[in-house]
Amino acid sequence: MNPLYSSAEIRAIEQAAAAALPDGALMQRAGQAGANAALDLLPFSTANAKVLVLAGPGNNGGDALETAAHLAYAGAQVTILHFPPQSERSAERAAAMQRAQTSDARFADLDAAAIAATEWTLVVDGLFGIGLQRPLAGALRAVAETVNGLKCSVLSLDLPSGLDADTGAIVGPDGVAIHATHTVTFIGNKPGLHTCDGRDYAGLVDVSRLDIDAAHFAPARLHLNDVKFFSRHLRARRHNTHKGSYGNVAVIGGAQGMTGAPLLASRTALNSGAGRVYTLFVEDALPCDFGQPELMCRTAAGFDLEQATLVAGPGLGASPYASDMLASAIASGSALLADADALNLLAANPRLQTALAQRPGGSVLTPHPLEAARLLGCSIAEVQADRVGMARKLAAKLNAHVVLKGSGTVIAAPNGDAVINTTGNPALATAGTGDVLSGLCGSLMAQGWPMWEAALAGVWLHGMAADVLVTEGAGPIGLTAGELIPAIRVALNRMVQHHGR
Ligand SMILES: NC(=O)C1=CN([C@@H]2O[C@H](COP(=O)(O)OP(=O)(O)OC[C@H]3O[C@@H](n4cnc5c(N)ncnc54)[C@H](O)[C@@H]3O)[C@@H](O)[C@H]2O)[C@@H](O)CC1
Ligand SMILES: [K+]
Repeated sequence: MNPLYSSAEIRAIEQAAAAALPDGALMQRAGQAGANAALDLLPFSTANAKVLVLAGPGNNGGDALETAAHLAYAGAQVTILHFPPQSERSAERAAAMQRAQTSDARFADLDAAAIAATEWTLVVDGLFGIGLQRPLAGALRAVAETVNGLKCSVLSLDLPSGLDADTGAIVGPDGVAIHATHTVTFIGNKPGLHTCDGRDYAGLVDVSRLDIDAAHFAPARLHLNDVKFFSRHLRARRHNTHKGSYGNVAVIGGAQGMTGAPLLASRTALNSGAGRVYTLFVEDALPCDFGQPELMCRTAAGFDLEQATLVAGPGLGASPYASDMLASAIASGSALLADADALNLLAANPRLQTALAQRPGGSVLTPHPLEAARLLGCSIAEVQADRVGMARKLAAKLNAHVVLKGSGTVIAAPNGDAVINTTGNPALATAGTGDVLSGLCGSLMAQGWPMWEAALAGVWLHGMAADVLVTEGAGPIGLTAGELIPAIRVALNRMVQHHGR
């Protein structure tokens, strides 16, 4: 189910597979897969296609040379810009070079201006794959920047050159990466294509396993999110039920000037199926949410925290009373999700962290990178440089299911299992969308979903709602968090219709 492999795991699979195959078989298969992916992007009359193939100094360059030879045999006008290895390379790369040299592909020493002056149909990027060790510099950087200015399709082999396969960060400092429209990745899918800068740079990702025997693939601890991971909790509703059957949610927040945040979370919880929703205010309570009068607005003081799933944090503020409320929520026996200001209060108070980590049932945390950085005592840049690793670290540290938000949201469990989400788009980069996510996950938990599945389904639905709204033209520019709520309701009901029992 959508496994993702680190580059170390890919190399181990490759070594085991290569041992049982003739020399160069995997590079030849990669070249064939690269050519097939390229042909899909070329017009039917291949002879009119001008293809620029960038071949780097390592085995990724070998894949590119194989691809170039296939495309030339298929009749395309192929130009190869070759960056020769600094030292002796593998026999398979030498064989790929020979095949390219004996094909009709033309080797040319093009500079940036010459590349920009030609109208290419397609660029094939085989500069670097999983062996990239430092930022692109000099002529390589100039080529990447020029290619990024072209209008044509760009197919990256294995991964966009310049990107870290494990983290999705552009290798820096001050690095550049090829901005691909398509990526065909070899042996197994890679986390770096799906989080951090990966989603922007990889384009459409296709996986070619190079016909490697399934026995060589060890079980993965990291996957792409998939409805299959949580679909068994999508249950059709029974007639003979009532509001008590679908759980209570209490959102704890609403300091002065921040009443919108708990209302967004509460409205989402209600519209995604929770039976009763309480909005608890740490300062003066609103008499009612006139836009959603079904919500029960109360002051937090005196509320019995044992009677609801708790969503603590939206607009909670940083007062000592807010901190006391969070401590009570942590001490309660109720399921707990902590977001926003609750995460900042936690970051500032090691005792609260210890209490959270000792909760018998654990908890769910939904930090954005800055909140995660505060909790981990590091910088945002350090979080973004290894989103999966940092989400896992935080999950282990606080014994919590961590939802690290951002492009390619990472969901990590305390045991190290992790998932990267595939839905969502930049429309979500606006105020209040985090409150909507926390209310949604809390609502699913109140309806009996385990925390892990509630987090997976929550981020999936939240992103899907944004994707649908953008398709309809309501974003990405100017979408508001509140608009997500009815779209989430539709997406959830559709999923229950398709998958529910
Ligand atoms: N090992 C495998 O699993 C397989 C690898 N294949 C391809 O081979 C790739 C990995 O090959 P390599 O390990 O040779 O790695 P790469 O081809 O990614 O590049 C490594 C080479 O580039 C140099 N280098 C790294 N960063 C540089 C920079 N910024 N500027 C200049 N030179 C730099 C290194 O010194 C080394 O010579 C994969 O991504 C894939 O495309 C495929 O042929 C199929 C099998
Ligand atoms: K590449």
